[in-house]
Amino acid sequence: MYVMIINPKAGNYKSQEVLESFLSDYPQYKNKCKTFYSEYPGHAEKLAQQVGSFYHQQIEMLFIFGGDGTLYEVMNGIKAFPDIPVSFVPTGSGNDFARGCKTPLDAYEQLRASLKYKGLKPYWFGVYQTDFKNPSNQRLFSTCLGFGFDAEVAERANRSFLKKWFNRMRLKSLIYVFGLIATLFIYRPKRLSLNINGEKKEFDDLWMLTVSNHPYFGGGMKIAPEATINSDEFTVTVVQKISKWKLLLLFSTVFKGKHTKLKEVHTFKASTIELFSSEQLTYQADGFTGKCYKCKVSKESKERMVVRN
Ligand SMILES: Nc1ncnc2c1ncn2[C@@H]1O[C@H](COP(=O)(O)OP(=O)(O)OP(=O)(O)O)[C@@H](O)[C@H]1O
Repeated sequence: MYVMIINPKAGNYKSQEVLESFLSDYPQYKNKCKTFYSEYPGHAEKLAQQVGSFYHQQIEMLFIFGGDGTLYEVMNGIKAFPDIPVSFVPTGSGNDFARGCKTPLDAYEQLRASLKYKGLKPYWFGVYQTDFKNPSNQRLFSTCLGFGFDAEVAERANRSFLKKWFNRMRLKSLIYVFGLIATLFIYRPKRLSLNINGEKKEFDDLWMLTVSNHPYFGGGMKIAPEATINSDEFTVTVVQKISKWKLLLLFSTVFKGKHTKLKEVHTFKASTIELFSSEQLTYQADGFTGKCYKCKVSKESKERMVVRN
């Protein structure tokens, strides 16, 4: 059985069109597919939890129609079911997971190729925990976990009253430009203590720190150009002691991954990271934002099978 969890509103309402056109071209799949539609933010996670509990032994492949936000919700919904194979059908606006996995950015093509060739390979999701006392508070992330500037940009963009308007005008990326400029004026650099693979390090005048599972974040920005999909190491990118104008330059070079040449940008590999801050810190996981004072990050111990190259 193929299960499809579909965000009908992702990427300007593309999901339904893709599914209908696929099933009309390949009607032999109609009876093998069970479809579930998310109705509000957070619903895809609940649907995935229910689907996992009822059907996990019968699922040949779980198709996730949406963007990175929908993927984040569904993966957290099936956290307890690592054996469910997953295909991400990129109908969102950013679709960084598809870029990182080098799968088609064309949703129809990804759906067709996944059903025809399967192409399942292991993928190691990241796990983060902001409340150390409560292990059930662990969450998965697929692409990137970011602290500081990028997280504040995402938070400002997500809660802006202009978001709906920009989305309606199909100008979603402009809301992030708005968030970036507003944050540039307001942001105060942070001081963080890190425990990296057991070794302590202090970072001051910190603008952002990202923990990457593959090169992309924020809709095609190559924040960690050297990151590879692997079982035990993240690529960590730190931006420190940088002027506001140079930070703008960074955001214009990051699409090609050239920002790592700037002296204010450092990268390193790490398998476990613990992060502490004396002031409340904004973070973003695959675009979802939250607040914390500390965070533990590691790779999920068991790999999951996903369609990727
Ligand atoms: N029926 C719905 N109505 C409104 N929002 C929804 C619905 N279903 C899911 N959502 C929310 O839509 C948001 C955006 O989805 P998603 O991130 O998948 O698409 P996107 O923003 O177009 O793509 P990307 O994240 O790749 O840029 C998610 O936060 C999700 O919670």
